[in-house]
Amino acid sequence: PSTPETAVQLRCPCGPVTAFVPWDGCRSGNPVRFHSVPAFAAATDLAIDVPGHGKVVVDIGYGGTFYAFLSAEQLGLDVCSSKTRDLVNAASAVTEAVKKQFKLHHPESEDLAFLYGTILTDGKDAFSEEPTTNICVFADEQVDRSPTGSGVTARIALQYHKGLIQLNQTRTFRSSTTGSLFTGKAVKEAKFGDYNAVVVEVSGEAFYTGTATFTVEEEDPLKHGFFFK
Ligand SMILES: O=C(O)[C@H]1NCC[C@@H]1O
Repeated sequence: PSTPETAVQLRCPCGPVTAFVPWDGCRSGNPVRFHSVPAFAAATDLAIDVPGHGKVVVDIGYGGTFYAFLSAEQLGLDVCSSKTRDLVNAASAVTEAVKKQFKLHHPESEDLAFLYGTILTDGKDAFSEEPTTNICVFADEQVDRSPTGSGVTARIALQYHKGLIQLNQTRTFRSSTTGSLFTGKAVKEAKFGDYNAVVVEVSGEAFYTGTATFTVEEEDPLKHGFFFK
């Protein structure tokens, strides 16, 4: 490791992600930050018919994976005070509807061209020093405990695309589930396929929760891993 900060390269499903961890020679510190693959607005102001909820307007952003974004208010909910079950049900209905009504395209890999979830927001996309709150409902109705790294990345890309935030302007994002905070900022413009994209820096606190040791036994026939296609 190098001081005062060590770069850690992560191989993620979306591509390379670089995390930067403060390191004083003895201990790692906070905040940690990461740069993911270029993020972009895939669609804005898209009208979607959500069974049981009627017409809503969503944005679709990519921040290493695709999310639909809309204010919880459009679904008659409040991202801070509504029951989590209600937020999850409504977000999942949006995810299902968007999957049926909008075809996603990823510049490099059709395997990544799927909607991972829906992020309900407090609607506060215009720049402010105040945090904006969101809840991310992803995969099989899982709820993120954090403001969501890939979600904040995608949300900043959408805000940048809409002219609501400038390069290197920092916005704070709050998880409605735990209250935990991330900051995000677009640090540079980039191209991703045909998309005008941005590299986004997400920053937050990280803590060790465990260590793992991997062991390779000589007689293990799959010790080098395997590739299944
Ligand atoms: O923060 C993230 O990007 C991850 N957490 C939930 C959804 C993603 O997998």
